[in-house]
Amino acid sequence: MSEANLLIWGCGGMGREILALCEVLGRNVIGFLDERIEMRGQFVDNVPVLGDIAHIAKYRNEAEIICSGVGDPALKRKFVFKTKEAGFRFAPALVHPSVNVPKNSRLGINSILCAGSIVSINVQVGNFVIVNTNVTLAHDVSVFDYCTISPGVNVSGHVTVEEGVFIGTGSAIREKVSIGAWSMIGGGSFVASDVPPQALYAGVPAVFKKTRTNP
Ligand SMILES: CC(=O)SCCNC(=O)CCNC(=O)[C@H](O)C(C)(C)COP(=O)(O)OP(=O)(O)OC[C@H]1O[C@@H](n2cnc3c(N)ncnc32)[C@H](O)[C@@H]1OP(=O)(O)O
Repeated sequence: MSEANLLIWGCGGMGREILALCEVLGRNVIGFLDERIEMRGQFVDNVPVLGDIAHIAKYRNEAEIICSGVGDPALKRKFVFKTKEAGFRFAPALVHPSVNVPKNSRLGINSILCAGSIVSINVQVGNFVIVNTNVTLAHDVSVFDYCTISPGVNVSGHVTVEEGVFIGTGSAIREKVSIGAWSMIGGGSFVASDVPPQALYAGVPAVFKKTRTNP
């Protein structure tokens, strides 16, 4: 049986990178989804922007949806709710051919592993997670749903990244540290100790900068 056609939420940088990944994987993308009225009917990288979820009802039985086409974890979650409510199927994980996922590591639905990333042993990645280019996930790391890990991040052994965390480009996380749900780590940071939920930490070493509002 041939694989389902795909639709991608978000036609910005991340959505377009996922489109390129789909091309590498030989998956057919029939359109982008975008809530912005002005985007409907436009073409991005030669792929049509079909509009919001209400505009694509005819594809319900034919297509699977990728909600990870945006980096913002809260926006991803919003797209997941809309997709579920409309009765669409989610696409499985998409893994660049350069990435090896060991047998005892797990990758949830709709998660994206971009080129050059390294997944070590006993790594658990939830659903709707973006692992961008050249990220290292060391042994025994857990990454929960909706997280976004930006390019060049190094996550050390036994680290836990709770739901909805965003880690900025080039950051490094010390072993055994836990990052609380819906927190954000600024780019280029070194996280040396636990981060509470809903906090912005940044710097070397990363320190508390401010509280983040409820997602
Ligand atoms: C393929 C791709 O393009 S993927 C894109 C990946 N994107 C990224 O990695 C971007 C990461 N973004 C950042 O690091 C940004 O600086 C953000 C999101 C953390 C800024 O968040 P904002 O809410 O706008 O915070 P704001 O700019 O007000 O900064 C708050 C404080 O944190 C500090 N801060 C912000 N970012 C950083 C950082 N990366 N390192 C150190 N300190 C930082 C600011 O100096 C400020 O400090 P102060 O209060 O002591 O003066």
